[in-house]
Amino acid sequence: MSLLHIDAAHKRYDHHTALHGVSLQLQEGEILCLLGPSGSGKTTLLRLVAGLERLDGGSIRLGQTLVDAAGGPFLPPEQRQLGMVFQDYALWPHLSALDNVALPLHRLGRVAAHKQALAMLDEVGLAALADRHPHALSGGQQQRVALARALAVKPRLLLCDEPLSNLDAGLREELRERIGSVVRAHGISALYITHDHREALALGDRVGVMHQGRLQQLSTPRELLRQPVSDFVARFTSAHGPWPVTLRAGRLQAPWGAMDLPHGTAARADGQYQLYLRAAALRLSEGSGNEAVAQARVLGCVTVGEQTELRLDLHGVSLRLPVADEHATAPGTVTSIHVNGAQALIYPARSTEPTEEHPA
Ligand SMILES: Nc1ncnc2c1ncn2[C@@H]1O[C@H](COP(=O)(O)OP(=O)(O)OP(=O)(O)O)[C@@H](O)[C@H]1O
Repeated sequence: MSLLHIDAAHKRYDHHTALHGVSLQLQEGEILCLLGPSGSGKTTLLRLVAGLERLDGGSIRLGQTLVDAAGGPFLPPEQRQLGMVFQDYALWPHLSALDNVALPLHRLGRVAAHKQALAMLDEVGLAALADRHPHALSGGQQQRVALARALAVKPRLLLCDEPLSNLDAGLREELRERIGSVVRAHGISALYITHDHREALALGDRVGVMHQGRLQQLSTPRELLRQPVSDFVARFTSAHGPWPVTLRAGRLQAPWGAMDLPHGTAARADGQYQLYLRAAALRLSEGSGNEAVAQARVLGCVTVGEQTELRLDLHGVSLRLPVADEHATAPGTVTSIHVNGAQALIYPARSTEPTEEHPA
């Protein structure tokens, strides 16, 4: 059943349109991540769901309740049964972690509120630090308190606005897993905003990609990786490219040679296209195979954590390719790369006009 139903949400600020008719539904128990670059309208959409902004067009329903419709009813934020977690934690500095979590539970009475708050802090792994004040907690610990506070009221829907972006990489991954497991354990639905596609793909049951106030794609992480609907979505989810290619009689002519069109590609007219490839479609050539072989120049070799990566120039596109340690190669070397054409992502050739995303 759909818990959140956004229909043609439209929002203007002065002369700027932040949302151009965004529609989506979020199911009970689903974690839906909204991904997009800065300014794409993610926070605006979340604030509309929260009731912190009003729609200029369209409608928002929570369950059966119409909570906002342009010129129609409006349910204030405190009546929407939502939990919220923001980037900046927003804890009360003069209260302990326990009191921060217990505050929204005050109707239960002090003893019961503290009992429930402590249980929630335990779930996020912070019961031992319940008496600490925010200034004596790390960023990650403060965010766990904020998560406990948001979940303590048993919201119908949890709204998260870039909750991990102030934390360093290792902690982000740990806390992202914690958020996922606690939210799923409670069967709570969540709308989770991020500009980090890895975070969205790892956490979301579905991921929506926003661009310039529009929802470009809403699909499972797997579909998003396999079939990005546009070159923007491909690029924003880290596909490499673009390479100019020509399609003629069902064969693609790439800078390194001819390739078959991937199976299942919709029929396309002969002409110019742009090609993108995920890292998984590329591997160092070991001398055999049916795939196209391209020559790449090694620009450098870096170690990222435990992984060795070659920085390559592949026909004008620089990219990083994870390799086994023994394939670490000196800059300037030319190396052969197998290109798995079955995973090629193809889009109409771009115009050369500058765009907002690619200024001249
Ligand atoms: N209160 C406001 N007044 C005027 N313009 C606004 C206001 N809030 C947002 N905007 C504009 O609306 C557009 C969408 O902003 P929004 O904050 O929703 O984007 P976002 O995708 O969440 O970006 P970020 O990741 O940087 O937070 C932007 O162009 C922004 O400048």
